[in-house]
Order: sequence, then structure tokens, then C-alpha cells
Amino acid sequence: MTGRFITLEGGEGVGKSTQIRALADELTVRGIEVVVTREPGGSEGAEAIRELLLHGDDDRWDARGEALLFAAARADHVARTIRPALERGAWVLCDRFVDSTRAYQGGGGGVTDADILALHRFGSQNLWPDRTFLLRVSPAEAARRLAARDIEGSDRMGSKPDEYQARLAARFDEMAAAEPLRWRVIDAGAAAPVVTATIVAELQDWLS
Ligand SMILES: Nc1ncnc2c1ncn2[C@@H]1O[C@H](COP(=O)(O)OP(=O)(O)OP(=O)(O)O)[C@@H](O)[C@H]1O
Ligand SMILES: Cc1cn([C@H]2C[C@H](O)[C@@H](COP(=O)(O)O)O2)c(=O)[nH]c1=O
Repeated sequence: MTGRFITLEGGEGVGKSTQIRALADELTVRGIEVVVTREPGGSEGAEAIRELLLHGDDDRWDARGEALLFAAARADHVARTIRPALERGAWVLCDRFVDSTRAYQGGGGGVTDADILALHRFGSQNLWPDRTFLLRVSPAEAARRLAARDIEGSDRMGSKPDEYQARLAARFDEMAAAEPLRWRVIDAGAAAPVVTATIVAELQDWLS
């Protein structure tokens, strides 16, 4: 595969979608074919599973059920959207990927990393991002941004309790520290264009 697979990770409201859009613009003006996608979703089947995951009562699924559904959605997304794009040389920018399952259903929900990785090997044939950006902001800043954005309330996954959010944030930090060649930790508390410039600087090795 000749393209590049880049993922953005982090908690709710840290600015992943905002940065993916800005990064896509930055890469497009450099003549790169960019595919912007997201999880859960990014293919017809995966978008249908997204509906199951994000709507309904808090206890609609337990963490194991969620892990299976996210893995099934990802299998379809990888097979139908991500791999074909990478094979034709596009850069794929994905809003969340398997590291979100490791943080949310793993760190937050208690599913073991070994089980999540086994599902990933089977479902997505062990496809891993080439680079992953962890966007970090303080919980207070994330809460401010979400309050401004989600005036009508959050979805099922966004309504998890604070201690769940704290466990998943710790898990993201742990994963980034364990694999520094793949991860880049970004201070996303600055103004959006400053954050975009930081991310682009972290891609210079592929751009020059
Ligand atoms: N650097 C920034 N400074 C201030 N506000 C920001 C910044 N980046 C994004 N925002 C705003 O914060 C809100 C959340 O941003 P965004 O939707 O991009 O986050 P996200 O990480 O994709 O969230 P989620 O995981 O919940 O989908 C939006 O209203 C967005 O306009
Ligand atoms: C991929 C993935 C996502 N989640 C959670 C994280 C968020 O709460 C939602 C997705 O909503 P977004 O506004 O589109 O970011 O789903 C998860 O728990 N596990 C995963 O693998």
C-alpha cells in the first residue's frame, strides 16, 4: 500500500473533526488525494452500526457488546473504504480508529487489550495507522467546547460518567507513551489554526 493512514484520537470535544477538515485542506493544496472518514462509520454497513451504538439507552450494550460492534463496523470500513483508498495512493484521515476501542471499551469499560487486539486482527486484518495524533485539552476546556456545541445534549457514548472519561484519558496517554514512533501528542488547547500548524509540522517528514 502506498498511501498514508493517519488517525486523530482523543476524548470528546478536543477538536478532532475540526482538525481533520483543516488538515485535509492543507494536504489537498499540496496536491495530495485525501480521503476523510470517521469511526464508527465510513462505509454503508459501518454507518448502520453507528446508529446502533450511538443511540438508545445508556445500558443498551455492555462494553463487550460495544467492542464487538465497533470491531464489526471497523472491518467493513477498512475493507470497503480505507484499504482501497490506501491502495490507490490516497492519504486517509480517520476521526478515531482502533485506539478509541482500546481507550473507551478497554480503559473505560474494562475489556482487555488482548481481546480488542484479537478482534482487530480478525476483523480488520491488523491494519494499523502510520501516524496517530492524540489531541489533548484540559477537561474544563473540553467541557466548555461541548457545552457550546451540543446544546441539545450528547449521544449515548458521550454521556458516560466523569470517572469513565478519566480512565479513557489515562489510557490514551498510556498508549501514546508506549508507542512513540506512531503517536504524536498535540496540545489542542490553542486556537484551531495553531493546532493545525502543529499537526502539519509533525507531518513534514512525509511532505518535503
Ligand atoms: N482549537 C479550538 N479552540 C476553540 N474551539 C474549538 C477548537 N477546536 C474545535 N473547537 C470547537 O469545539 C467544538 C468541538 O470540536 P470538534 O467537534 O472538532 O471536536 P471532536 O473532538 O471531533 O468532538 P467529538 O469527539 O465529540 O465528535 C466545536 O464546536 C468546535 O468548533
Ligand atoms: C471508534 C470508537 C468510538 N467510540 C465512541 C467515542 C465517541 O463517544 C463516539 C463517537 O462519536 P464521535 O462524536 O463521532 O466522536 O463513539 C468508542 O467508544 N469506541 C470506538 O472504538
